[in-house]
Amino acid sequence: MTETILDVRGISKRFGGLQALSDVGITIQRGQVYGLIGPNGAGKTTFFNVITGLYTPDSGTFQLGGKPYTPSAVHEVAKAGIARTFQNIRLFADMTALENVMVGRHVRTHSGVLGAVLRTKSFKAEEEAIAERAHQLLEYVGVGHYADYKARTLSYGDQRRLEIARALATDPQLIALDEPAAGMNATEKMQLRELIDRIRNDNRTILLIEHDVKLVMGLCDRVTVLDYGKQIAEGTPADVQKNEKVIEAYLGTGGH
Ligand SMILES: Nc1ncnc2c1ncn2[C@@H]1O[C@H](COP(=O)(O)OP(=O)(O)OP(=O)(O)O)[C@@H](O)[C@H]1O
Repeated sequence: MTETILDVRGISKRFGGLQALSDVGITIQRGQVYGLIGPNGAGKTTFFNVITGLYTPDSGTFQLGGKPYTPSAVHEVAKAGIARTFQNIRLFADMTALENVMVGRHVRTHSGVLGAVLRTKSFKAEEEAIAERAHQLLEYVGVGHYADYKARTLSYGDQRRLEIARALATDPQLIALDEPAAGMNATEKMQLRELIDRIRNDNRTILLIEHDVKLVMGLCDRVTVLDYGKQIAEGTPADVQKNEKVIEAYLGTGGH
């Protein structure tokens, strides 16, 4: 049985004279890895930023987990159930790997500021539970042995895994990964692919922007292709790869 996690329709976004997105829509089912690809400047990041509350669209409607949803502030989006990573890694560089994941988890905690100040019993119990869950997530993404290392001392590949752990810590309905393979070598990419597969097999749902077309085609259940802000194709990787507009966008126009 299919269950729609994200249903986004009619998104348009203009920056001055530039129509960055024109009437773009996607539907993602639970357990899917959904890919968003397109040449440079096609509007992928803008679309991501609209869904995750960084940009306000000029038009469009959103449903998350069957409920209408308005992506406003980033924190609200995390609460509603979308977690994201960034093209340029955004970790707390001087906090440990464990602390970075614990921060993600705090979106779902209850004790509040007063509990933290008074260090109430329930606050301490909650902190312990958060730390334990954070440890599990570090193991899950494969950086458990770096729990006490500062985030900035980890390799690129490991920092990206750490970002994924932090995103998972919010217990999201949807995880949005913005170019997770950027700057990775072949081995790291292979490990990333295994990790994304594992996350999917654990019944999570993933939206992926990625420049590495091979990775996208190998991983995704469905793919949308943007070009100059327009959705030129949507379907399975096999269908999209054969689409003439897609071939032209990637090869024909030479260099945009
Ligand atoms: N905040 C902004 N203000 C003005 N123009 C913007 C802004 N963000 C994006 N754009 C423009 O919108 C268009 C789409 O950019 P976007 O970054 O979404 O593309 P992209 O597909 O993610 O590209 P890339 O693959 O290079 O990251 C580009 O022409 C870009 O210059």
